[in-house]
Amino acid sequence: MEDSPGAEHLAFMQWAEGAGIKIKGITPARFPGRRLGMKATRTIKNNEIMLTVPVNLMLTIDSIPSSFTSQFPSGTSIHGILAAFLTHADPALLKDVDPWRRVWPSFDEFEDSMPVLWPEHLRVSNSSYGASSSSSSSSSSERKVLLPPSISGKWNSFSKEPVGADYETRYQNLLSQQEKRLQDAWAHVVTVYPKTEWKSFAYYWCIINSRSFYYVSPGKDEPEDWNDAIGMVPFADYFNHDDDADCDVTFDGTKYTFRATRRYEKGEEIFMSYGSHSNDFLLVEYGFFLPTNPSDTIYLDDIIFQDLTTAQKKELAAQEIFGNYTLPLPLSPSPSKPSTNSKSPSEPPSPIHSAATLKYLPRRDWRNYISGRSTHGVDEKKSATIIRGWVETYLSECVVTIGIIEGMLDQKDHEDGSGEEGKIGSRGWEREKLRMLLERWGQIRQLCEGVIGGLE
Ligand SMILES: C[S@@+](CC[C@H](N)C(=O)[O-])C[C@H]1O[C@@H](n2cnc3c(N)ncnc32)[C@H](O)[C@@H]1O
Repeated sequence: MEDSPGAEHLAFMQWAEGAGIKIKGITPARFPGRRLGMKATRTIKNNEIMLTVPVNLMLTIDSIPSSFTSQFPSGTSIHGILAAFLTHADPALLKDVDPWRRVWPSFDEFEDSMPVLWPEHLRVSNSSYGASSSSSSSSSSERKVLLPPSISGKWNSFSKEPVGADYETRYQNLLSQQEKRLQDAWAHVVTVYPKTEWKSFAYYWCIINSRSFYYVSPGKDEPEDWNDAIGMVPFADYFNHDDDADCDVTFDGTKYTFRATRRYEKGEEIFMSYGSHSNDFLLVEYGFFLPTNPSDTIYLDDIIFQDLTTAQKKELAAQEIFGNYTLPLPLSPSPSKPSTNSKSPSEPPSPIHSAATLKYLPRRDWRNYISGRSTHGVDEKKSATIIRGWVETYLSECVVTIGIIEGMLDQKDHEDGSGEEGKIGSRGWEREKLRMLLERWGQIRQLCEGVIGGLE
């Protein structure tokens, strides 16, 4: 078979069907740039169920023996325990999932794609675990940042001021958040298994990070950390991500079901959605980003914070609109529909419009505005000018960083010597990563320019 996924994948599919997974009209197949994915083997009708996976085949915190889970100190993440299980469990137990494990990507594939495993100079960030931590040499502060600010938490064109208020965000400082999760899990696991090999643990941690589904133990509340609402679903982890995938995914407590929400022709790739994620989030969590992504956005938090007084930041925090300032798309002040007339009070403005109007409205008017009671004093032109200024700051960062990356690429082109091309860490590999980062920065520039054009 010309596009056969390979013997280990066919063996796993057989194992899956034998174990009770129902596979209808789909098969794993190779797709350039995405490794494996799910392909229609025939026409699939709208509404047809393509896959069901019973819960008893899932790898979750409930499916591993309590004699194993109970060894870990309280505070160990579920993610960490699952990774420890795959690293250390009795081989007899793991034998059950051997056909599944054989189809997973290799450590090299993670090292290639996941920024958390890249060489230090490519992953400069504000992580206290990484190369740019305060414990490392002073040169770290001069290091150029190549990853986008949502990922790195750093900027080349200005230095960040301390925020000056409690600030929690799921979508900023992505790399340092991820490193913290990985390092905390590691620290807990080595208290039980001191001889754990870092590479094996990090490998399984990445496997779980990139292949898990949403799962909360029956009868339990959602975990405090949403990253711990996870479980591995065999075979379903072949689905690649698209933002608006035509595949409905449900879990009813006994099985995961995947249903087509349009007709597919034979040979088409079937995607599912991992969630409405920005490209920066996808790059950190999954090691790829999409060429076209309706959920892509950037965050202006760092820029806005340095443009506000401490009192203004406190006011925003008190109103619970502190941070997560995504680009104003659509350009209207209200998050879902434009507020066309000031007589009929409308929905509250988007967070970014709330921050912009705070800069010029008297406090009382501003509070009325953000609660949707009145638009008295709101001057759309003034707001647009403020927001445009913020986006222009982001655009300057794009120009600076694109220049840095192009300079590095130029230098690489002039360095002589060859060999080891493509090998992780080699010049060829690094060139490929720099080009990939350049592509991401190009997307960010387009996002900024689109908004600036729309605000003119
Ligand atoms: C759940 S797995 C999907 C199956 C995976 N492609 C494989 O070969 O095993 C998630 C991983 O697939 C890759 N992936 C998913 N969606 C992708 C996409 N749209 N483009 C490129 N890679 C994608 C990423 O490496 C991601 O970490």
